[in-house]
Amino acid sequence: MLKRVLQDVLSEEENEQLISAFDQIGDIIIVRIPDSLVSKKQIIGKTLLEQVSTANSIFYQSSPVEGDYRTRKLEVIAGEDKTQTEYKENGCRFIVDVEKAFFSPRLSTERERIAGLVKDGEVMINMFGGVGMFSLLAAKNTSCTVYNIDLNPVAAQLCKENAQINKLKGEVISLNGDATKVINEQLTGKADRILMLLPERSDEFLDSALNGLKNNGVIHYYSHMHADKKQDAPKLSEEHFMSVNKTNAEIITSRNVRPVGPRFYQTVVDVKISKS
Ligand SMILES: C[S@@+](CC[C@H](N)C(=O)[O-])C[C@H]1O[C@@H](n2cnc3c(N)ncnc32)[C@H](O)[C@@H]1O
Repeated sequence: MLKRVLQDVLSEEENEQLISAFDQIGDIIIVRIPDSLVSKKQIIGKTLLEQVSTANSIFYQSSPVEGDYRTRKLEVIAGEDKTQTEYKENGCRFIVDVEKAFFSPRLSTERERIAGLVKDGEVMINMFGGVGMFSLLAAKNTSCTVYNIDLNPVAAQLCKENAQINKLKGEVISLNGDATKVINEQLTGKADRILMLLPERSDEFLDSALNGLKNNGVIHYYSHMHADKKQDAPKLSEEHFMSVNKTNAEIITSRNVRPVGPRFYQTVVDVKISKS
């Protein structure tokens, strides 16, 4: 849709280069612009602002998602220079700050899948929970308890606020700190289910996840996998999990979550761990 808006100011070839380069989050649009088109960023911004009635701010993403907090640098190219907005998904409202805390609208299918798996009475630890997207959606209609841990104080504060502004059947408890430390100090052996959505570093945190898990609990183990064929990535991620796992693990399922580069996929393996 946003591509069509730009057809009067960019050539067809230039417009092609912007494929999947847009995200609209509330009233903010973020555009990733290839080097060849950076000189046109102002006109791209101005056109998007004029043509998209629901947008108040247009940002150019000037860095990849990076650092411990998985955030990105943004430069305003049109409209208001504010990075906080409200985003709605599946009946929940989220205050997000698109520059100061990780947020991706592209994980909504995975969020819905996880919310559908959580059962009444469950305890879930969301080790890298960000502003609470997965946690709140899981607790929206299920009377579970979710510990949403994040190292980034801005993400933890927004999660706390998000838990307050939504009517939830369950409970979301926001904890600011390193996941390993928080689990060791407060949550050892507490969880029926653990989410590990820091795909670049899952191997490093697997022991901490196991420490937080009850016997027969489930881990959702996210990875980034290279694969020539998309359909091979889930199987490769299962093999990868089994190569780092030292426990009695039963793989329940695996799937592609989203593409993250050419022949590069974010995957998830759901695995049940027996501690006996
Ligand atoms: C890829 S983001 C996922 C956020 C969230 N699950 C979501 O989908 O919106 C990873 C998050 O892990 C947090 N993080 C990084 N290192 C961490 C650590 N050692 N302990 C806890 N959180 C950490 C980052 O601040 C970031 O918010």
